[in-house]
Amino acid sequence: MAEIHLESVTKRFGDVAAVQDIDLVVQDGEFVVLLGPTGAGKTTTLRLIAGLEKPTEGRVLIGGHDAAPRSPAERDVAFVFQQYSLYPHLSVYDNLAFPLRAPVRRQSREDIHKAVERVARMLRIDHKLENRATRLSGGEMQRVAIGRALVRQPSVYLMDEPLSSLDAKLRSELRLELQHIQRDLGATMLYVTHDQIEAMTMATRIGVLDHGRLVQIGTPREIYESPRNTYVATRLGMPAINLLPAGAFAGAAMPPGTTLIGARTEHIVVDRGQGGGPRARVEWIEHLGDQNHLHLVMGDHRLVTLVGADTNLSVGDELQVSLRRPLFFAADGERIAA
Ligand SMILES: Nc1ncnc2c1ncn2[C@@H]1O[C@H](COP(=O)(O)OP(=O)(O)OP(=O)(O)O)[C@@H](O)[C@H]1O
Repeated sequence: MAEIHLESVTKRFGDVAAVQDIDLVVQDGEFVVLLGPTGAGKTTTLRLIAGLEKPTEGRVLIGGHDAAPRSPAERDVAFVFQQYSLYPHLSVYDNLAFPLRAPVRRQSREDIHKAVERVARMLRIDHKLENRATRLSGGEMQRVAIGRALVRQPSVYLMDEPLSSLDAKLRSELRLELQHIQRDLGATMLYVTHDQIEAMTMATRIGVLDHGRLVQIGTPREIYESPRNTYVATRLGMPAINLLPAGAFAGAAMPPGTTLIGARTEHIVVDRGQGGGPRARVEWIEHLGDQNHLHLVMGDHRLVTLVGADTNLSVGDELQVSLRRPLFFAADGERIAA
């Protein structure tokens, strides 16, 4: 496996800067997830590494070597796309074996067989090896597409929302499997998603993209607990972080320059007390099974927090709201350390 290094990389399409001055190192064996909304530049970043696009400025290095002179095939990367791209006329076995049969690889039939069986077992498609690729469910096809990347041992794996076309149950199963596989193989993985659960659960580090810029990179915990600005803060957390004007908590201690308070569930304490804090009314309780989303109206503001499934609160109840170590942001959206 190899390290990926983006050195001041910019990619422009006409007037659009899809990627802007990105510096990023994905270390050997690391699982980095790029998180960002549609149009943030995630796919373009992967395509630049794969050699499917050329940087307008900057350099891509793979394994310490400038990748520019190398064609996509020579870069030795495995790319899994959002939509499975299988050979429909081939069996699952042949689809999986395909990347190993390139003449340059000179692999024996026996080695190919072993590798295909191993990956098929890993992805639990070993009972479908003789099926035509078209005779599979969407989830099985995507497993084959992932298997085709895993069957060989490239320098790096690039995955572009590989689970987004799957249903929730399969997505959570494959999320776990991909994590185990990545660890077992010691693979260098750059994985793109806009799904915060995938990012939180799988990443060694998360890179947050906004309009082509890498706004922050850090462990899931760093990104969640110490977001650099409100944009990063709103990427992670369910329910989403509440951003309230500082005035809503007049009298509470906050650092100078605070304009917005960021309150996640764990920062919010609600009770039926009659203390001096701001009061809120329960507007709506959203039942999610094991817990409830509590929607509150506090003066002109709304906030959402979590309460247990066994809550005895009802719509219309009046509560006192207080904060416990929330996040603070300045007028430009940057976080201010408490
Ligand atoms: N070949 C292209 N020609 C022109 N503009 C492009 C091209 N490829 C991407 N873009 C633009 O670059 C920006 C980033 O696109 P990119 O596909 O990298 O975003 P993304 O974060 O992967 O989005 P999504 O989550 O929707 O896949 C967008 O504004 C997009 O329209």
